[in-house]
Amino acid sequence: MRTTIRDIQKMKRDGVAIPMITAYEYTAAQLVDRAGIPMILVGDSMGMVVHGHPSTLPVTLDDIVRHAASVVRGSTQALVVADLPFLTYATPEHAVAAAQRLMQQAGVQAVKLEGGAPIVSAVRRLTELGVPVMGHLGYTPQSENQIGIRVQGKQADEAATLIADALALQEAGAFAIVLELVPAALAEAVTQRLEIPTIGIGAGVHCDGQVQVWHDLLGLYGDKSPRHAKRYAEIGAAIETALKDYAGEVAERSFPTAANSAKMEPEALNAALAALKG
Ligand SMILES: Nc1nc(=O)c2c([nH]1)NC[C@@H]1CN(c3ccc(C(=O)N[C@@H](CCC(=O)O)C(=O)O)cc3)CN21
Ligand SMILES: CC(C)C(=O)C(=O)O
Ligand SMILES: [Mg+2]
Repeated sequence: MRTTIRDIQKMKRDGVAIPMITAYEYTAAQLVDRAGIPMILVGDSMGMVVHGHPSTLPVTLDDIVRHAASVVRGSTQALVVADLPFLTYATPEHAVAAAQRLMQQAGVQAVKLEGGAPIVSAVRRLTELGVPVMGHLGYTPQSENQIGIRVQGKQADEAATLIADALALQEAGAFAIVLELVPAALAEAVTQRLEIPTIGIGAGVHCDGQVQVWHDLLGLYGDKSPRHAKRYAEIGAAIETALKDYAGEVAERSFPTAANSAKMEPEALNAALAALKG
């Protein structure tokens, strides 16, 4: 059975921290399940870490649907949440149309939308129609052309707006909220005031859960990973070593060996060659 939004909310009530990780394809999703991580985000960060764009803005609904379908095929345990891409939820009707594709064509269990007051009506409509919604406040990368890349909520007025937005999203039906690049003390205050879980990224240890980007956590994004990320492995370096070993063995003709090759009876080959000569 897959994790449900009720399971995730129970983790907050029970004081059990909630780990979440992005994944963008089938084999990655299989590994997330095997690690027992209960929630996957098919993030629009794919635009940057998978497709090489400088931001999340070029990511399309087609991109997310295709990758999310792959993730759903690879997992049987995790709750799969997909980002709604930039400008696909300008009205509640647009949000419903985008969520319909993600739920029916990709099979995700929930969607995530960035922002506060301006998207509350979309969150309410989706929730009314049976679509679980995750909010996303603080640094919202789809707005980077307005807000830049910086910690959000350091000033009293910004902090007050963030708290009000979090309460409004909860009231509109959001089942959880990502807090990105928010001072730890503010994230803690929001977490205490909400019944629904907060999932932090660059928001301190007192959120109910944490989310990280696959490539950052595994050392696959080089020195481009943000400061809030921690590398738990150097998979990029391990891949580079393996690729160099492979290329070296091809160069010196030590790969493939007989064990990697198919055999045939010499008589059969001789007969074929003799037949060619006529
Ligand atoms: N690889 C990757 N990791 C992420 O966490 C991530 C993405 N991509 N793409 C989508 C958003 C964008 N995010 C980002 C992107 C850049 C910074 C960044 O440049 N941070 C600064 C510190 C900013 C500050 O503290 O004010 C840094 O120096 O790392 C942070 C979050 C988080 N998300
Ligand atoms: C950084 C997380 C929260 C995200 O939205 C993404 O990966 O797109
Ligand atoms: Mg995102």
